[in-house]
Amino acid sequence: MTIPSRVKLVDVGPRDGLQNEKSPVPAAVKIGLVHRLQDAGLTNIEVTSYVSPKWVPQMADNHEVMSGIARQGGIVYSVLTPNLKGFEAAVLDRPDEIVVFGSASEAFSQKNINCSIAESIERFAPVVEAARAAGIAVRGAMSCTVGCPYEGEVAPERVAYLAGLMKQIGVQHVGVADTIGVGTPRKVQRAVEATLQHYGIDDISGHFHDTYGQALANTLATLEMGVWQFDTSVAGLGGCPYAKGATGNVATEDVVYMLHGMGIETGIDLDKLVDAGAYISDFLGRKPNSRAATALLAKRAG
Ligand SMILES: CC(C)(COP(=O)([O-])OP(=O)([O-])OC[C@H]1O[C@@H](n2cnc3c(N)ncnc32)[C@H](O)[C@@H]1OP(=O)([O-])[O-])[C@@H](O)C(=O)NCCC(=O)NCCSC(=O)C[C@@](C)(O)CC(=O)[O-]
Repeated sequence: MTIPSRVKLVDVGPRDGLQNEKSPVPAAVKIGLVHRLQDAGLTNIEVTSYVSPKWVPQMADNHEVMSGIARQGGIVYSVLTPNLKGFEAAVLDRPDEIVVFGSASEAFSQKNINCSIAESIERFAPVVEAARAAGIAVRGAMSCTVGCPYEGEVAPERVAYLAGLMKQIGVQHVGVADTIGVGTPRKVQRAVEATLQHYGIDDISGHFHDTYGQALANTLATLEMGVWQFDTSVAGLGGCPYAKGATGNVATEDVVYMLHGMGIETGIDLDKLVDAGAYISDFLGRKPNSRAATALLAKRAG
C-alpha cells in the first residue's frame, strides 16, 4: 500500500474538544475558534452536537454557534445528531454533514446514548434517510473500536458487526474511534481491517485519542494502510464525558507537523493552526496539549 500524498483532517476541537469542559465556554469563543481553524486552512470542522443539554450541557448553545459562524465556501461544517429530534434541530442550522455515533461495545452505547447498539441503529436509520434526502452527507462514528471503559478489550468482530449495521442503513463513511486512547498500532490496524469488510479505504477515517500517548503512532500505522482521513483536535483538546479519564484527540498540530515532515499535503498553515490552539488554550487557562505547538511557541518566544 502506498502512503497517501494528501491527507484530510477534520478538526473536532470545537465539539469533541470542548464538550467535556466543566465551565461554560461562551458561544463567541467557540465561534472564534472555528474562524481561526478555517483561516488556518481546515476544510472540515466538527462544530457542535445536537444532543440533550442535560447530558452534555457544554453543547447546549449549538444553534448560537452554528448560526454565528461566518461560513467560507468549500468548508464542511459537521454536527453530531443522535436521533431525529437532534437532526430536526440541526437541519435548521444547515450543516454540511451530520454524524451519527454508535459504539462497538454494548456498555458504552448504554452509557453514552442510553440504548443498545441495535436500538441505536433503529434511531439512526430515519436520521440517515432524512439527511440523505436533504442532500446532507452522513458520517458514522464508531466508538470503542479497540477498548471500552466498561468492558475492556473490544474484539475486531464487534467492529465489523457495527460497520455492517452502519452500512445497511446507508451511512456513507465511518470513523474508527479509539475513544479512550488505549489502542496501539497493530490493534488499530485490526479495527480498520475489520471495517474494511464493509467500507472501502476512502470511506474510513481514524479518530484516535491520546490517553496513553499512542495516537500519533496509531495515525501513522493506519496511514500506512492507506487511510487518508483523520479526526484531530486543535491543541489536543478534549475527552468524552462518558469515558472517564480519557484525554483529547491527537493534536492537529502534531499530526500536521508529522505529515508535512513526510512530504504529505494537508492544505493547513501550521503557524496559523498554532495561533488557533493558543487562542483556545489561553481562554481555558492552560497550555496547548501538543508537542509541536509547545515547541513552535517556544521558538517564537525566542
Ligand atoms: C442520545 C440521548 C439524547 C438519548 O437520551 P434519552 O434520555 O434516552 O432520550 P429520550 O428520547 O428519552 O429523551 C429524554 C429527554 O432528552 C431530550 N432529547 C432527546 N434527544 C434530544 C436531542 N437530540 N437534543 C436535545 N434534547 C433531546 C428529550 O426531549 C427529553 O427531554 P425532557 O422531556 O426530559 O425534557 C442522550 O443520551 C444524549 O444526549 N447523550 C449525549 C451523548 C453525547 O453527546 N456523547 C458525547 C459525544 S460521542 C463522543 O464523544 C464519541 C466520538 C463521536 O467522539 C467518537 C469517539 O471518540 O468514540
